[in-house]
Amino acid sequence: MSASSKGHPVNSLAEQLLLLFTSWLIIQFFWRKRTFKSLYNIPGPPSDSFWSGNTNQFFTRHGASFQSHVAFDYGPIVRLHGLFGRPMLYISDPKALHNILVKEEPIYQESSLFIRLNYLVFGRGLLATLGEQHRKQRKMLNPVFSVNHMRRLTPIFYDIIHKASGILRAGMAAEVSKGAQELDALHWFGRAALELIGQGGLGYSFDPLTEQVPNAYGDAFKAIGPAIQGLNSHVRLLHEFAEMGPAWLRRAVMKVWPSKRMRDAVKIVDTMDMASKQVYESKKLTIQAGDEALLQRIGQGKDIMSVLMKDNMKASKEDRLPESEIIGQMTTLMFAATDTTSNTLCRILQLLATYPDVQQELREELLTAGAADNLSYDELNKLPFLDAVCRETLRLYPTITLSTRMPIQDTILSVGEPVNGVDGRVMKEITIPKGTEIVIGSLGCNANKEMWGEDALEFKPRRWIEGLPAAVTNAPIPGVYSNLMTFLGGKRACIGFKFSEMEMKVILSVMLTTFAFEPTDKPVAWNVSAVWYPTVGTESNIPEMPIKIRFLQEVSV
Ligand code: HEM
Repeated sequence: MSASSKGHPVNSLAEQLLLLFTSWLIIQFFWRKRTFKSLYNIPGPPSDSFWSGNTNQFFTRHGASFQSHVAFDYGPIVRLHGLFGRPMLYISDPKALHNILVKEEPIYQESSLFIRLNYLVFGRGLLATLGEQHRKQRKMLNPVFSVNHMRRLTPIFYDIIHKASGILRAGMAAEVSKGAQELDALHWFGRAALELIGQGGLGYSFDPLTEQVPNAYGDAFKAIGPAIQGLNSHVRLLHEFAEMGPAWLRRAVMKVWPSKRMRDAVKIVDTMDMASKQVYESKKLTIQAGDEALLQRIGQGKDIMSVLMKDNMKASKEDRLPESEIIGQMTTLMFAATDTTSNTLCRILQLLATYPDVQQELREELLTAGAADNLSYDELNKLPFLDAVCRETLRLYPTITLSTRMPIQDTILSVGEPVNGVDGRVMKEITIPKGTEIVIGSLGCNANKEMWGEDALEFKPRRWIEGLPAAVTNAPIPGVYSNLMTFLGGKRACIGFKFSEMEMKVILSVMLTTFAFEPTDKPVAWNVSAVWYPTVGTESNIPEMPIKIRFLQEVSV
């Protein structure tokens, strides 16, 4: 039996643990108050809970409206409460974002949780490396994402999209008398996006797009996002041990981890890894057999990985990437390319169905340009309204809103628009303590009224044709893609944004010259996740996006 400082008996282990935990919390509370003192003067929403702060409002699946509230109601620098009241920042000020992602990028790094989790799931690809190793990988990969390479990939994209639209046409022809028919756009775009990155990225076919054929590799990529979602607390605990002991021991621990969800995730990761290795080995043999052999393969050796592997073989010793990192890139690319683009396409289709005048204007532009006969990459890129519809959707609905950075040292961040402190002080710079989690405010930067005008929150593709406000064009927005933060900016910006843009444009050009789209009565809800996804209603766990579709001949063009 032990005694507390006041002399009352503390008679059980549970009570002792509680005492210890309470003391730890009190120490943490005062330590945080002192360490993060500089951040408490920044305005932001009140904490929702002592334990979880605002995290259960912001990072939750149902966080869409809270994220908008944070993005638009407190100014461009917002203080949030993290776990146990630890302050976090949401930053959408363009100058501050430029400092974080470009000018002072070495200070503001991806969190170790992000890097370790990505390493465990995808291997040592771009999403799991930092500093020099990341720079070396980007240098090797940049050329295969160039415009020239995209031009070479465009015909492969058309083949795939025509196949997908062909099955839709055949399916609908059987029931054409019923008029507009409902289909799950996410299912179709998901299949198409996987096949596009499969053939264009890996030179590998997942899906013949004729009938539903099971493919464990493809299924693993579709399953990994939802599998990781919901493992947040396990992942935070595991990441503490991610580099402890030999790899075989960590693997053995994961296999007996007391959570079925976690064990399922491990199986999915194993499937992705094994299949990536197989694709890699077979590609290596083909490359060694010479160009003639490559020509016989899917994608005729034009796919990203074939080109990368050939370049890597020719590269100098310092620049060459080890095999494990090439395999890591394959898994990373497959993941990064699939849901991002298909979910954005669903958003575009939903908007086109909601705004029939925009849909019609886009269709007219496509038909006039001859899109029914496969426009080239350059021809597609010259269509102003197609471009405007894509940009406007990406502006209002960035599909990734949980990207964070963390300073590795105490630092001072200068901001464009001074921050009005809670105590009335005006701040032109903010002292940010080491380890402060910073959410990159893509939505806030893409759509705040001070920069974009009073109609900032309206879907108006024409704004891109009529000219953006000077407040936008003069702002130092660091986005890699046209004044937008959707693909981020700086050294870790999305490497695949041109691939994604082309994919969207090819799909829209084929779909809109064949079909017309209308909304359904079903309530489509958009859920926050690593990549936002649609469901029917807010409670369903099934990602889907019902939409009504009819043959174009039935509607007047
Ligand atoms: C609408 C579609 C897409 C959006 C909105 C998007 C957005 C993003 C964002 C925001 C990041 C930065 C993540 C972070 O650091 O927290 C990123 C990184 C990345 N994206 Fe995309 N992406 C899209 C499509 C694609 C496609 C099609 C590919 C590949 C073909 C791709 C490959 C990658 C890769 C490899 C990275 C990691 C880059 C690095 O760390 O150097 N993405 N993407």
